[in-house]
Amino acid sequence: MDRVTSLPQEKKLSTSKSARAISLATLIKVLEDGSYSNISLNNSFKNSNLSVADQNLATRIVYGTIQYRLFLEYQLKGLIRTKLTERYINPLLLMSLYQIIFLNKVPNRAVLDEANKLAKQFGRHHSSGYRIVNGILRSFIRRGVILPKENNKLEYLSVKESVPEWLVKYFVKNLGIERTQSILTSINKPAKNCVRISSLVNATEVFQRLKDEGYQPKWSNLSDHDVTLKHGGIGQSDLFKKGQLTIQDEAASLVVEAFDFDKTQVEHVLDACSAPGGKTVQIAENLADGDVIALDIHEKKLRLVAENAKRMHVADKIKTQACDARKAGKIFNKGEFTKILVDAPCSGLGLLRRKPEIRYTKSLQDLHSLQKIQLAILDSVSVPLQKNGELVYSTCSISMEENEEVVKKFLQRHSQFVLKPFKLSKLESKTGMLKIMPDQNGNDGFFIAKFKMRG
Ligand SMILES: C[S@@+](CC[C@H](N)C(=O)[O-])C[C@H]1O[C@@H](n2cnc3c(N)ncnc32)[C@H](O)[C@@H]1O
Repeated sequence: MDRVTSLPQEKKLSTSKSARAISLATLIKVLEDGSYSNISLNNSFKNSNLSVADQNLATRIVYGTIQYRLFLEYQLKGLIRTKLTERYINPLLLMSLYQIIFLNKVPNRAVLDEANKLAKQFGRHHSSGYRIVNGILRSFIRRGVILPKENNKLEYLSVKESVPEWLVKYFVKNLGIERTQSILTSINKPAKNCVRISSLVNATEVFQRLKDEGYQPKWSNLSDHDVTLKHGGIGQSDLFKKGQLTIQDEAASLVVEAFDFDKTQVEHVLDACSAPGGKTVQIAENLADGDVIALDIHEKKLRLVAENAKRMHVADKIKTQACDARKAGKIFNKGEFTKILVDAPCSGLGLLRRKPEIRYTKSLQDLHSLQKIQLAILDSVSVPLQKNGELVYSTCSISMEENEEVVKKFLQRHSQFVLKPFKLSKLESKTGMLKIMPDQNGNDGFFIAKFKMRG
């Protein structure tokens, strides 16, 4: 292994103590109990009175530690000489290492002091855990960052970019080493703050308001309706609450653009996997006359679709229905829908930047099992689509198994369907398939395929 001298560093930080206690409590839940980071963190915030600056710090520490978990665990190599019996120790070591390595505004002394206090707070009565933590962190500071030898490319990239080796190998096999490097570097950069402006409002006026309110908006390179913002917090704004815009990644908002809505006809659309409703709402905005039936297998999640529909002023066009989309062929009549969207359940490999734990929770086997579900949904929804109707299939994954292979197998099984080229507001696909990679424009990775049923 090699010692490393410089790594990317973060700027501007608060030094709150309670922010760190909340970070540790959340990381114990996520790393030791397998809870979701966003849910655990939001619950911790609800039960605290942290300032916005401290919430930002806790968020940075929790997400950063999870994102770099594999890299940080590697840093502990050779430093642990005793069995760590208390469950808080590993998360505390990882979050302290994250701060030492990536948060250069926080002096090492402060990280050590805080770790000491947290060890006493979270450790058992009379435990000597704080000495173990202190010793390991001091040894790390003396030794510095290490990485595997560069000649073992897969292991080197896996540790450096903190992505499991199977996934690095998978990307290298499918995309080559250079593209893999580019993707891995890009997914460790912060995700963009993107919003889609409703088609029912004046986009220029909304853009001006975003400017006036200090969001420093920029029009998207991918879509006419999307804007990237300099910072977050738009969810608390009046523009959001009043349904003038919604939070949606640029790549995600391209999916609905792939449909050719007929403003002269009544459209009856099925959104087969709809929650939380980002695309359902977007479809409804495009209907001059007609409705959307929004399905989801999880009844509870349909409440989010209904809330989104109400906020975005399209509730009158949307009906929700709890249903497994694999049964759509039996529930709905043959030829009932003019358009169908399958925004399928997927591995989320296109969201590695935005969702830090995805990289550690998915496996190669998942790509194959998800493919079966995706094909079963497509098979079933092919029944209620009318002749000449459009079927759009999308995922937020960049794997071949969930995308190109699904398209190929679907076409082999359904000779009445063909791929249809499509034009979006700023892009086009001549083949009927479009893959947006996460390193292209700093957006989420997405796949879109458009089929037409022959007349
Ligand atoms: C990628 S998300 C959809 C995102 C949504 N289209 C949007 O734009 O907000 C996939 C959704 O499919 C749902 N789902 C998973 N399996 C399903 C099935 N067999 N039938 C219907 N919905 C399913 C999940 O609960 C999840 O809400």
